[in-house]
Formats: sequence, structure tokens, C-alpha cells
Amino acid sequence: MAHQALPFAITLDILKRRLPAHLQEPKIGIVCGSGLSTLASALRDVVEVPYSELEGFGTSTVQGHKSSLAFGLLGPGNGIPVVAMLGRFHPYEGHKLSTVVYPIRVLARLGVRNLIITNAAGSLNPKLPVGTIVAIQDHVAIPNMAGPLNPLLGPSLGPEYPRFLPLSNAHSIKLRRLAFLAAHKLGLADDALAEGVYAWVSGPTYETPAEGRFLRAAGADVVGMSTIPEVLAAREEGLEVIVLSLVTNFVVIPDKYRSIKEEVKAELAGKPIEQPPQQVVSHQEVLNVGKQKADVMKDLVAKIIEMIPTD
Ligand SMILES: O=P(O)(O)O[C@H]1O[C@H](CO)[C@@H](O)[C@H]1O
Ligand code: HPA
Repeated sequence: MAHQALPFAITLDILKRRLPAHLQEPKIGIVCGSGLSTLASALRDVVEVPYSELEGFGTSTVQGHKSSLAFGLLGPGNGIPVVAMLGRFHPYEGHKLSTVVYPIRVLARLGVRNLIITNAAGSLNPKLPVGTIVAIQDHVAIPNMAGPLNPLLGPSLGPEYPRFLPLSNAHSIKLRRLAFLAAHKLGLADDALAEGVYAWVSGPTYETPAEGRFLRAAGADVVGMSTIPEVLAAREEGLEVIVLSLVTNFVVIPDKYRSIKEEVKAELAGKPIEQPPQQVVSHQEVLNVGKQKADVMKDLVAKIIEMIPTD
């Protein structure tokens, strides 16, 4: 889909007809990661619009991702209008990058100015155990660096869009400050919300131990297969962005490789070495942790939203 062909007018018109007036101009957006669609249960007056009704949207095919936009209100009083993406698109599903980021561009056109992106991620850092939420301070986009997988490739959307987007300020300090203040207000333990660097890989394979070691050496703390295309499009649209990664598993990086050569030699010498079980990651494990921690993530996201100044 070339930029010029993006059907914004049609999508926005459908939404306008589907939504009551008080939900038509959300100022804050949420992207729900794997197993985290229940974040939308913090909203009231909810209207869900399935992606299948929305021109330009794909369908999320990944277990743990719904395929709809949820519009609703959050917080005291009249509430703040919010839109949540229940389900995202990953390039590994076969979606074009322009489709992956299309919902973000639609959110921007609805009036969203602050975007809270969540995801499930594997930990590369022993100090970030399963269950930790990580406020992402920076990222390494391996597919951008290694090949043409940047969603901003191609003709510019218009003269108001910068051709060369700076990313040294990609992850909003303002929103990260609010996240830590929100965690404090909620009484979360100090280690419940940490800081770290996200590595974006294309997936859908999980990392080999050597790849995990490589990413760790490159300065990454967590790794996942999403989010960064959304961050880039959101920044190009001028949004403030915070990424919250839920650590759902450790990337398997043994201190040293098991030597099969030594094991066979020991076996032949009549002194078999005990063979440790081989560890592997599974999406089910990822979803289970998402389910266990969904409430903490929901409370944190809701508190951050309540603290974002309304203008
Ligand atoms: O990043 P989200 O969409 O939360 O999902 C993460 O979980 C899936 C792998 O288990 C991958 O899609 C990875 O990116
Ligand atoms: N690697 C990549 N993506 C992920 C992982 C992982 O270990 N866990 C959840 N998403």
C-alpha cells in the first residue's frame, strides 16, 4: 500500500458513524500486547469496532490478540476519552509495514496525542525477571539496521512529515516520569517497574542462544517482535510515546554450551554425565504470564492516563 493510497478518509468516516460524539476524539491511545487485551476492561461506556469493519485494517492472526478498536472513558468525572487497539499486526504475520502502522496513523488523525504501547517480551537481563514491567528507554531495531523493514520507507506522507526523523527522543521522558510516579501512587514494589532497552527482531522464531547473547552484547535488556514500527509511525505523526514491556520469559542463554562431545566421551568411559533438560520458550508461556500480570499492567496504564495533563 503506497502512502498516497492509504484510505484515511474512509476509515475515519466509518468510525464517525459508529461512535457516539463523546468518544469520537480520543486524546490517548493504548496498544495491547500479547495476552494484554484485558487492559481495555479499565474503560467504561465502551464501544468496540472490529477491525473487519475498518477499511485499511488487517486482521490479527496471533493467539492472545483480538482484532478490534475499543473506545471508552477512563478516570474520574466525565472521564478521558481513550482508544485501545485490542490486537496489533506483526510483520511476521505477512502484513505489510504500512498495514502494521496504519492503526497508529488513524489514531493520530482521531486526535490521539499520547500513546501507551504494551508488549510481551523476553528478558536478556538477569536483573529483569519474569513478571517485571519495563519502561523502555531506548531501542535497537535489528530489521531496520539489517534490511529494508522500516515503516517510514517510501514516499513521504506529506511536506509536513520530516524525511529524516530523529529518534534520540523517541521514548517520551514526560510519559516515563508519569509511569514511575504512577507506580509509586499504586504502591508497586520498586522492582515491579524497571527501565531498559528493547530489541526489535522480526520473529516469528524465538532467539537462538547465540542471538540472545548478541542482543545482550548490543545493549538490549528485552526482546520482542513488535512495537518499534508503531513507535516510528507514532513519532512521525508527532505523538508522545511510552513503551511498557512485560517480561514473560527469559531468553535461553546458557553460560556455556553443553558439550555433546564430552557427554559421549563420558558415556563411552562408563561415567555418563547427567543430561539437563533442554529449555525452550513457548507462546503459551508468554500468554500465561500476560494473563497473570494483566491487572498490574492495567492499573499502571490507567494511572498513567489519569496523570497525563489534559489540554
Ligand atoms: O509484542 P507482542 O505483540 O506483545 O507479542 C510478543 O509475543 C509473541 C511471541 O510470543 C510475539 O508476537 C512477540 O512480539
Ligand atoms: N523473544 C522474542 N519475542 C518475544 C519473546 C522472546 O523471548 N517473548 C515474548 N515475545
